[in-house]
Amino acid sequence: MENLINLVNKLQRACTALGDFGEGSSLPTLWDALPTIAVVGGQSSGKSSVLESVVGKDFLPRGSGIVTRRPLVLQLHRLEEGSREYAEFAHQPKKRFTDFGAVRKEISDETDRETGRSKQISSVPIYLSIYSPNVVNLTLIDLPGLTKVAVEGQSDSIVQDIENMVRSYIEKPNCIILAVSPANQDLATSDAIKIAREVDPQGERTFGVLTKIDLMDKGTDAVDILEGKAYKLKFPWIGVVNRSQADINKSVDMIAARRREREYFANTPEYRHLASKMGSEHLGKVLSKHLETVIKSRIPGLQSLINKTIIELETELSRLGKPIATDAGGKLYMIMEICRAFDQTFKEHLDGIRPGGDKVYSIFDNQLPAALKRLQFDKQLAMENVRKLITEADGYQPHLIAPEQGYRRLIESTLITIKGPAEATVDAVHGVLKDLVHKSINETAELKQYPSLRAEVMNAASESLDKMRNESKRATIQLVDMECSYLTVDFFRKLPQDIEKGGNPTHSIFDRYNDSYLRRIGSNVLSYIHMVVGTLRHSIPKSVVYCQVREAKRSLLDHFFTELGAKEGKQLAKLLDEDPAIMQRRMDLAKRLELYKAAQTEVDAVAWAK
Ligand SMILES: Nc1nc2c(ncn2[C@@H]2O[C@H](COP(=O)(O)OP(=O)(O)OP(=O)(O)O)[C@@H](O)[C@H]2O)c(=O)[nH]1
Repeated sequence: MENLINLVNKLQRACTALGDFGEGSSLPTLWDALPTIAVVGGQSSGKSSVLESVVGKDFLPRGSGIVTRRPLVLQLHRLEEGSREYAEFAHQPKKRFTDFGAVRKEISDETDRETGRSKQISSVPIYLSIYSPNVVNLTLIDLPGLTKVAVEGQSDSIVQDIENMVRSYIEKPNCIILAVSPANQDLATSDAIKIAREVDPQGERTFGVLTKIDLMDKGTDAVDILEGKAYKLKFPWIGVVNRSQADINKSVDMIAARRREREYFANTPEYRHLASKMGSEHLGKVLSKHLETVIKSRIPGLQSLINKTIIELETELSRLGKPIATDAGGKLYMIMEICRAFDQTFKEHLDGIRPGGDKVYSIFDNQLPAALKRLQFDKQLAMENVRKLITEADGYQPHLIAPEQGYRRLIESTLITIKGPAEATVDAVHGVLKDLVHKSINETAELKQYPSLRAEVMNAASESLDKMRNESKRATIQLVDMECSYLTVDFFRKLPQDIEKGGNPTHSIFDRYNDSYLRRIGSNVLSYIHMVVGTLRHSIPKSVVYCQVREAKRSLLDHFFTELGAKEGKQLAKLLDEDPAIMQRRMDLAKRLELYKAAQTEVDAVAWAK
């Protein structure tokens, strides 16, 4: 059974060490899922005294007015008989306190560090662990006392602030409420009972503790309450007699105080029959037992909460990506990895694993042929144009046999118009590649993390694509120029000659410009052009793929990588300038994940042992 409270103690310690204080943050909290016991009551009702009695040690700051000004999370760890007792604060993890007077001073100093020396309060808890053979395993939270009026030096809101702080602790369903009320005041006015009823109307998690029984007016007693006849709660009330202020001043030690308390209940006739169920030692045992029962019932829920949260944390962490390496080599490697991931995505688009690459083929299959068709060569080779170019080419000396020069000019001037569709094809493919770069950048999750790297990769890829476009234009235009610069001799040799067709070779010079002659020249040129266009329709896509698509797949970021190699650590760090909020979030998540994983191991071990 002890295991169970030990487990919760361990988990709470891990929570404290890893920054899970259960406060409202965007991270999941394990702390809130763990059962705790909070001590509430009016100011000077005896809360700290009850705590000290349960611990059996004198270690809490004392005085009149508001003393407890920050929540004190007190973990009690039982040691073997004969072990030396000591205390440790979470804010001074390496320091062991064996002098409990020094513990008291540190609580007081640590309170002041947070609130200043004013009488203000703070909701930031102080975490204290006490290891002793004289304690039971328990975690208790001492809270500032509820009050009705602000004293000098306090803001008017303090009354409400304290109430809100107390409520924030005790409203959690896992909180067991130790409601401390002084017996020398009317219970009907007890702040502790009032606020406990508010958050736990059925009294399922409220333990009533009656202090200052020894200070009740003569002739009055608390028997009705302690016997459960008045102010009945689900669990029986427990009466305690703590040290009076005079005892404290005289430094009456706790062992003596406990003995006196035992004697008080055993020897006071009204309470003698209740003696075995009264006193701080009994209170400690009851709480410990109750806590065990609660923890036992919560273990299955705790396990599923832990498992679920681990999945959630891991999912978010993987969404945020890996943390940035600290050294230059690690950074360079990381950038290269990210770039490679982008490059891979880009290739997948072109290779059909992802969509978009088919648009390139559509340009070759639809756009280019349509553009070539639109050139309307027959209009360019209309008779008038043929006549104009032939006569211009002949100059002062009309051609004798065949209009060689005229043919050349006609062919050249027609072929030159193919440059337009050729260039448009290059530009259209460039547009598709640019789109795919954009898409791939958006689809590379790692690039989302680093806006500067994303911009640089985008620029580098765009620059490369621009260069490839220029090279592709040069090569494609060259294809057209090549067609212009050398005509296929065979084609013309195979053309039927006038004479073979029964024409009259003795035409006069002027007959050589007649309509049917020119029309034939036009039609010869047109069929030659068609033959060339047929070739270019295939060679332009080949050139474009060679210069742009294939090159983009091979070396889109080559230049960027070369530049990257020359960069220093600082420049690389600039590229990985992740949003600081994300860095922080990743660190927080990792810490919380560590906590939950440790908790999983601990809880599973106890669950198996049960
Ligand atoms: N005689 C007697 N005095 C008690 C008893 N319980 C507490 N006192 C005295 O009441 C005063 C207040 O007790 P604390 O334990 O400091 O009360 P508290 O509720 O912790 O006070 P704050 O933290 O300031 O709200 C101290 O002087 C105690 O000695 C008791 O059972 N009998």
